[in-house]
Amino acid sequence: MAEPEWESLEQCLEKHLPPTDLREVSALHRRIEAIVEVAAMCGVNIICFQEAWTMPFAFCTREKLPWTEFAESAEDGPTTRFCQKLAKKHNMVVVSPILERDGAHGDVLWNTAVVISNSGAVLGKTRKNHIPRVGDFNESTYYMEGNLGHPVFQTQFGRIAVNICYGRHHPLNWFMYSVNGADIIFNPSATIGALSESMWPIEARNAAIANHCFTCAINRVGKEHFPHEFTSGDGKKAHKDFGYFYGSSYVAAPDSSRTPGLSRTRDGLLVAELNLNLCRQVNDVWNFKMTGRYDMYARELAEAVQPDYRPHIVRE
Ligand SMILES: NC(=O)NCCC(=O)O
Repeated sequence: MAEPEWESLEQCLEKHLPPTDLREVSALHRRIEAIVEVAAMCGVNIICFQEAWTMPFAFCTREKLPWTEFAESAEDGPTTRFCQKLAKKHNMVVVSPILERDGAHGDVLWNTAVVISNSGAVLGKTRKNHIPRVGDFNESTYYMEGNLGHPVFQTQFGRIAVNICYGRHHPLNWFMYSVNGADIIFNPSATIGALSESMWPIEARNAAIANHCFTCAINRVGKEHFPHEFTSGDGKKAHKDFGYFYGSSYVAAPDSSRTPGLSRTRDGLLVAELNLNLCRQVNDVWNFKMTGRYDMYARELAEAVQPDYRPHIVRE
């Protein structure tokens, strides 16, 4: 892919973003720059940020403006250019989940993760496959289910994939990345305590076990307040915030071990050393891919999704 023109970040942001968003995005870029600096000191090879990391998780509001103004081109938006610089400077693969505006295809918005090689080139992008319709997560007001399938990116440091947030509740989503050869599946998320905290420690960990791969569950922290009230459609009082994003990011391994979680309340950088040989070693012991009977499920599922399918229930 072509080398980006290295204009300054400020120039680039000014050209692409309205003034209010510019301040916010610019501050987040600076914060991430400092965190990536520390990651580089720790020898990190691949880094992944939280879901929609350049913006408030404003999809609960169902208001289009100003939030849609945070959307950027995955290929050459200011955030991608910023991450390209980081990747090249630190020889680090960067996974950057953003709100994407696809200018080449009707200006449509997507929830996207851009994967940038340690060379600084944009390796590609992947989109959130499952869009929540639960509680305040009204994301289908903004974008629809991803249309790029389950790409796996071959990097110098291993084959990686990105299962964005709500996709972690869907075992087949993890599975397809694994079928395509992922050693590490990142799960950049934005989720809140009341809704999912009890599920959080289980889902990515179980996916690592079931798919003989590493998984990295990444959540945001803190509370975000919005100017206008919104309701959750549950008869309860209108409110101006989502509730607590509980952090607790962790990495899980195919042998069922996991790291401790990051803080529930503070920003953090979790550095983990992954021995990718473990994927094949565990695979050779447990053989889930060999014993999976995928042809049988493929046949049965192909039938089950037909509108005239009659569930196989045996009655007296
Ligand atoms: N960001 C997102 O998809 N959140 C949905 C809630 C959840 O999956 O816990």
